[in-house]
Amino acid sequence: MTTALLPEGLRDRLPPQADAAAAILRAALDAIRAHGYERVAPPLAEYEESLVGRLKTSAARDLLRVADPLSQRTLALRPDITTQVGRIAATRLAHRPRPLRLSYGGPVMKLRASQLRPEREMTQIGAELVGRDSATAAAEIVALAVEALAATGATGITVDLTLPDLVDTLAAGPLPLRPSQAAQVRALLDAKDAGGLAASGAASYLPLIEAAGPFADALERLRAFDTNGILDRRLAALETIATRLEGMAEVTLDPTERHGFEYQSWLGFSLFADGLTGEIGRGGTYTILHEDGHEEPAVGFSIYPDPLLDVRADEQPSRRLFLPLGHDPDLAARLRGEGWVTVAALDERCDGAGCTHHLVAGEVQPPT
Ligand SMILES: N[C@@H](Cc1c[nH]c[nH+]1)C(=O)O
Repeated sequence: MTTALLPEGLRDRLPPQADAAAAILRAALDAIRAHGYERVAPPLAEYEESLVGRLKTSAARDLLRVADPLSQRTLALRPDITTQVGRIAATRLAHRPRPLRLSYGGPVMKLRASQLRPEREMTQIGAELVGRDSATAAAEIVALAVEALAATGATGITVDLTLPDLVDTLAAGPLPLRPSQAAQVRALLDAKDAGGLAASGAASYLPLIEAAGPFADALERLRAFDTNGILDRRLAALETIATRLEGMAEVTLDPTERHGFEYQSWLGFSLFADGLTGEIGRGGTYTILHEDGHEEPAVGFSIYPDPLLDVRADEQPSRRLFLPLGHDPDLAARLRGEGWVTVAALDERCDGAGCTHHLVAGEVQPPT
């Protein structure tokens, strides 16, 4: 065992990726802040029980735990900042008027890596709009997610909309299912397994598999399926969102996609961008549980920008100006103010520091 080894799924970020990570975080948070979202910064670890159960229908999760000798209790490293924002909104900021707009950005830790994402530590950046989950609120959040993602340098953004509680809604209404059957139907729809659906006596759900794809067509098919209008309000809300995104992003609809949606209620969405495998962000509506038992609607998004790091790092042209021994510090400060990165001489030459320009007799000179 060498001391240079890091545990599986954990890694150092080196130059230039670490700088690109900071630039991405700043760009996304600035975009979010400009829309009135105030930053919160919850801690990296909390008591295990306060990380789970704050959001309605959130599943018990596998958490990375640590025994805290001080409190003699188990702490867990946060896998998702949204649950912490829910806690803050329901406790310390419970007195603040609604809607409450909050943002966050920082590292999160997963117990296990997934095949698509071998990292266990990743950066999560997001915004939560607490106190509303209307179509207008959802449209604000989805559009903000696209804007924040674009600010990080992502291009060719696609938003895939989904209805996470669709099967529950239909099963409680026009297409009844036994409770044991509902879970199976959800899984079969998730896998787009038409044969399995028919075999399990849920053929009435088959048209949902077809109602996926580019937004306008998929919505039409979903409308045709919804003969008794039980989905009316949701479909109208989806339309509001899609209209808001015109000219900003491609919109697709996959009403039965549930993967990665754990506590989201009527709306979920995934974000994709050109040149990146898998989703780069996700969001939706959900319900915050307050101490006194009352429930509060909310909507938000999270982006996980790490896959963009390499793309961004390659793009950053670094202009580095070598300042010789005895240079004028005021002039150097002024040049930094103009955007130069300066490297002050420790020796006669800029060996190894990658200088692209030199300051000679008070003048910036191109490389010789
Ligand atoms: N935090 C969620 C996305 C989300 C934010 N707000 C609502 N949903 C996730 O990472 O999957």
